[in-house]
Amino acid sequence: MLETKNLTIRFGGHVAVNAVSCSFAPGTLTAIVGPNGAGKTTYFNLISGQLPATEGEVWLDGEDVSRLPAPLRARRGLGRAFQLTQLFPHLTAQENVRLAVQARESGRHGGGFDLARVWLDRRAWIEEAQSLLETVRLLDKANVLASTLAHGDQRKLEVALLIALDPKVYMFDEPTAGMSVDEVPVILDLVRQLKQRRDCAVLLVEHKMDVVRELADRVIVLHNGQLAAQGEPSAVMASAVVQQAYLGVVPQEQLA
Ligand SMILES: Nc1ncnc2c1ncn2[C@@H]1O[C@H](COP(=O)(O)OP(=O)(O)OP(=O)(O)O)[C@@H](O)[C@H]1O
Repeated sequence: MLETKNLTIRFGGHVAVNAVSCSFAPGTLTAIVGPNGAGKTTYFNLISGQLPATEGEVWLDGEDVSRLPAPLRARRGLGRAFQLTQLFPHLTAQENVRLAVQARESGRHGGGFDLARVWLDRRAWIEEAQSLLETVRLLDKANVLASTLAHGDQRKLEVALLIALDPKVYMFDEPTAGMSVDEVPVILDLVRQLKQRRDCAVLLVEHKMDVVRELADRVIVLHNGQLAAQGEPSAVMASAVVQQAYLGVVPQEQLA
């Protein structure tokens, strides 16, 4: 269970995320929506530790992780989809995924370096990496350098890396942005599969409302950094606050 309590960040006089308290249960996919500049990505950055909160807390499975740097939060199970800058551009797609598998296993075995174990486990890591590349439809690009993959393929690789780390919380920030129409279903299928699992929570920042309607169990709306609404997708989308704040529709009573 992930929970933010009163989570806040100020940039000078601007409050980008303002006292957001929210919890995210395993087995639930929560979509985070809101207009441009509402604070969605900043909220993600505060949860994953990329930005330090001015006030408030982030709790994961009963532990206050607010003061932990991003890598330690990742190790606790907060899985943020990688940015390209976090991939190894001069390694192949398979080598990148293999390193993520290896990092996960090393974390599980206490992080020590055991040469015999590395040798023995190497084949299994490669097989798992190949299988993950197949899952994200990248097997035919296994030996291509990450830096030379097309944009859509790089995003698939990011998802493969995230799955390899087996986090408790999956955080996707517009996972299909910039993808071609035929690539989008692959990523959405993967998100759909994760949603089926009962042991992880999925957080999805998404602008495409049809995707939100189809995938989300719950929607939270950020507006000017504040939690403006939350609840079941159809109810939240129909609410006046969302129609006005997000979709730009002025409610009927205000038109009268
Ligand atoms: N490092 C920073 N320094 C100063 N202001 C920032 C910083 N990061 C974000 N902001 C500001 O915080 C506000 C929220 O930005 P954020 O990117 O979180 O919005 P968003 O909801 O993700 O928008 P979009 O949908 O366009 O991606 C914006 O006004 C932005 O300019």
